[in-house]
Amino acid sequence: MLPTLLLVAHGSRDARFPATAGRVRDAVADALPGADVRLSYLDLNEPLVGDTLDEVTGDCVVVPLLFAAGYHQKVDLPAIVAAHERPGRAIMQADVIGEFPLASALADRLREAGVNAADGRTGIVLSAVGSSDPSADQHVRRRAIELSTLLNRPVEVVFATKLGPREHRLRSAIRRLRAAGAQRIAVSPYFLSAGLLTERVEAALDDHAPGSLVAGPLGAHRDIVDAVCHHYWAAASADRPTVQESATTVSVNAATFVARA
Ligand SMILES: C[C@@]1(CC(=O)O)c2cc3[nH]c(cc4nc(cc5[nH]c(cc(n2)[C@H]1CCC(=O)O)[C@@](C)(CC(=O)O)[C@@H]5CCC(=O)O)C(CC(=O)O)=C4CCC(=O)O)c(CCC(=O)O)c3CC(=O)O
Ligand SMILES: [Co+2]
Repeated sequence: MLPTLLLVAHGSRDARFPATAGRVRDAVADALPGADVRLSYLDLNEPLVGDTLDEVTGDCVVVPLLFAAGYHQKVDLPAIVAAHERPGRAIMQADVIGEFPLASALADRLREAGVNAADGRTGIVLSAVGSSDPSADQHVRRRAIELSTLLNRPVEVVFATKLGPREHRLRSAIRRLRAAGAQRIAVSPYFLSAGLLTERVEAALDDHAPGSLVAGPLGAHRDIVDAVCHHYWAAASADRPTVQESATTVSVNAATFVARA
């Protein structure tokens, strides 16, 4: 028996968030026939992670639909997982999906919004949530460097929870891009879904750089699905060696997955 795959998304008061997370779940379930794929939330939507862990009886791999290992991945989720450990079953918390290469998925979303590779006149702002954990913000800055390398143009980072007074961080990002020759600004949201925080960045952009392009969030991009599958197999195959039969199944499938990827 394959372990249950429990996706954990952040949650939002914005209805687009659970709708998007649901599409990700469906795409993952299509990619993993034979696995029980479920979706839960840390907050603000239902079911909550803890309630789903109460329902799941067998082994379970928890895959966080988060990009950076910040507070939620390091503190919040491990505490919930620990509170649900029972003798005879394993709950494995996988890496965040941001540990998988996602710069080209961001570039795809920009292309869909009308930014083409040859157009060097568009300056890119990578927007992300922002964390109290400096290593999470550092992760976002590394992603921006990858995107900048891929698109061969400068990429500035802004954090939605840290725009500053009168959004001065967004304004200085725009100023730097213009100084480097940008005639138009495009935002690349390093977000799973549209939500209150993407909205906040867009509202600020309307004030400070009207007419800018905004790419779609990553949502059910193929690379997000691949990231989930990859982390699921990695966590499942690091499982206890006592589950001999399922370990074999898992490694066969992992090989298949690698061959396909
Ligand atoms: C709007 C709001 C909720 C509301 O008030 O309704 C909201 C919404 C969302 N957060 C999301 C994700 C994350 N949020 C954090 C962290 C924090 N989030 C916080 C607040 C708020 N977050 C409210 C705004 C209050 C304000 O103005 O500041 C902080 C300040 C305090 C707190 O959470 O209490 C704390 C920062 C400091 C700290 O780290 O402590 C991390 C980072 C981490 O885990 O470390 C991630 C994972 C990022 C990743 O994936 O890496 C997503 C999903 C985004 C997506 O689509 O991907 C949404 C959905 C949406 O935007 O609607
Ligand atoms: Co938050």
